[in-house]
Amino acid sequence: MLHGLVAGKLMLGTGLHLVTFCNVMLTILPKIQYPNYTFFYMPHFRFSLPPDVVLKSFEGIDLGNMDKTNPSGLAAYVASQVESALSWKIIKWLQSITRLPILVKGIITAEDTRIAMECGVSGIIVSNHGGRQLDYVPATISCLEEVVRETKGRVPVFLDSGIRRGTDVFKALALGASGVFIGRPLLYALAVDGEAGVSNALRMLRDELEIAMALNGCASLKDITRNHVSTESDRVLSSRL
Ligand SMILES: Cc1cc2nc3c(=O)[nH]c(=O)nc-3n(C[C@H](O)[C@H](O)[C@H](O)COP(=O)(O)O)c2cc1C
Repeated sequence: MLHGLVAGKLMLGTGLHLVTFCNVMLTILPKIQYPNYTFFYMPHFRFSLPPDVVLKSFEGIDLGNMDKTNPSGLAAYVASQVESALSWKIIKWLQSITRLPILVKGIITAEDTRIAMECGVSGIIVSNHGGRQLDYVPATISCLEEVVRETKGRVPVFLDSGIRRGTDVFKALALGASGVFIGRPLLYALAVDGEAGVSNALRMLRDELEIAMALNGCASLKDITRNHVSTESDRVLSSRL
């Protein structure tokens, strides 16, 4: 899955989604630094699509026993790919086979944050997988602070799902994210204009973030603080005073 990660620097790269369990995705993200960009990439796995995969459709993709006569066949197929028997133990196993940093994706509560840190993860991605897995999951921006608070700064916390503008990036950074990932906007940009479309989308996000920073009096990312945003819980708390 192509990800753009925006934090101080614009970041673009691919993360390898290893396995999904309990709505949590394990992602390994090696990274290399360039002057203005940080790319996350997968040199060891050399991931590429099989040549016969036709991106415009599912033609060429082996969907196993998917019932093509059932309009919900794809949803059923995807559900069947989620391994419900997996548990947190898989992190220990992964750590035994790689020295690459392991991040868990799909964390939205303090409780799961605590368990993830006990398992020794290198970072956390607050995500609801773009709201595509389970209806009624909360917006990740509303879960971010709980997770950040629980980490006590010991591991970086990233956020994805619903980042659409530079102001969304600004809000996430203000609430303690080390960076954000971007999914569909970059896929759409890729579909519209290929590499140039993705560059353009990232440039727009960067410009919007810089404008939001300027209008908030922030000369650098370090100047973005919790005081720059007001949340629903702030309003509830202040109404009780
Ligand atoms: C076509 C597509 C396939 C995806 N597949 C997975 C997946 O297999 N596992 C997962 O954890 N997230 C998956 N995601 C979610 C993304 O990794 C990411 O969390 C999400 O797209 C971020 O939200 P956004 O699209 O609103 O930026 C998928 C997203 C899309 C659009």
